[in-house]
Amino acid sequence: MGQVPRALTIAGTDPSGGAGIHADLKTFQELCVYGMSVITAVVSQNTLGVKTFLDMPLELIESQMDAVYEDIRPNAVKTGMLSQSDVIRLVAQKMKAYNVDNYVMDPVMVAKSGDALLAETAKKELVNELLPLTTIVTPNLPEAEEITGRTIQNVQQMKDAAKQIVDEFGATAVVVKGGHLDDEARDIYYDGSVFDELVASRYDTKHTHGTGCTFSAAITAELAKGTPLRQAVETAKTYITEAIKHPIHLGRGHGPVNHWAYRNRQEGLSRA
Ligand SMILES: Nc1ncnc2c1ncn2[C@@H]1O[C@H](COP(=O)(O)OP(=O)(O)OP(=O)(O)O)[C@@H](O)[C@H]1O
Ligand SMILES: Cc1ncc(COP(=O)(O)O)c(N)n1
Repeated sequence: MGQVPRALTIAGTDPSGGAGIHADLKTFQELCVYGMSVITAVVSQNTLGVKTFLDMPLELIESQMDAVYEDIRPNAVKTGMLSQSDVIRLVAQKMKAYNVDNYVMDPVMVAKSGDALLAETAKKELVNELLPLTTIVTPNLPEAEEITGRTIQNVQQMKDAAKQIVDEFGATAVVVKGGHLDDEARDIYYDGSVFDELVASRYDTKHTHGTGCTFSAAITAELAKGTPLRQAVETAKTYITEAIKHPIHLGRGHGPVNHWAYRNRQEGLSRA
């Protein structure tokens, strides 16, 4: 067997297993990629919301990144919850020092429950320090509005925001996710030359905790395997659509998605 593809997630935790690091590692595993993690914050949360969280000391975040890079170099990296400005600056500095490529940014700002996971003052750092380093960034509509300062209510406005994020702010590519528009689950992909629409049925379900984490982790896993970017995004869309379509009905609030669903479909199995 050749070298196993490896992916790293830099993000916060979710003890209930639906979002953050936990969603990312489950996704990596299901897509046959060896998963590693750097924890930025320990978050006490479940399907009902966030109770509290504690940011990891900067030295510990730095030491975790060094521990990974000194030993097992990942083929692709994603960031999720980065919490505050000095974490963003540190991660940007380490990304440059380790010459990271295949970087997927999920610009996590607010949890589905409405709880803030990024300090208000840190939003400009995310755009200035990290966005130019990304291979692809995956904002949902409120995040794309924050990044661009635009109101986004339709597909044309999603395209305008996507263009600004790449052409002005320096991301290599973007997917503006339309999970918050209410007709279809329509996302806009733009890579500086080509616009594309990723369209799926929109399922009427409350089991959408960690959808953004899972989608960006699936792109990261595919990039780690060497899949071309456009195709990686396509696979990630299929993965998240299947994971939403076949809910596992856990939790009393916004339940987690089903990480078995994608492979069940590939293999014609029924694990859940
Ligand atoms: N109800 C749904 N049915 C089908 N697809 C959906 C649904 N909700 C979201 N999606 C898709 O899931 C992916 C993630 O989108 P979403 O906008 O929910 O991300 P997000 O808000 O960042 O998620 P989160 O904050 O929960 O991590 C997108 O491809 C989106 O189109
Ligand atoms: C650690 C962490 N990262 C990201 C999310 C966003 O996911 P959601 O919007 O589904 O709550 C979360 N809840 N927790």
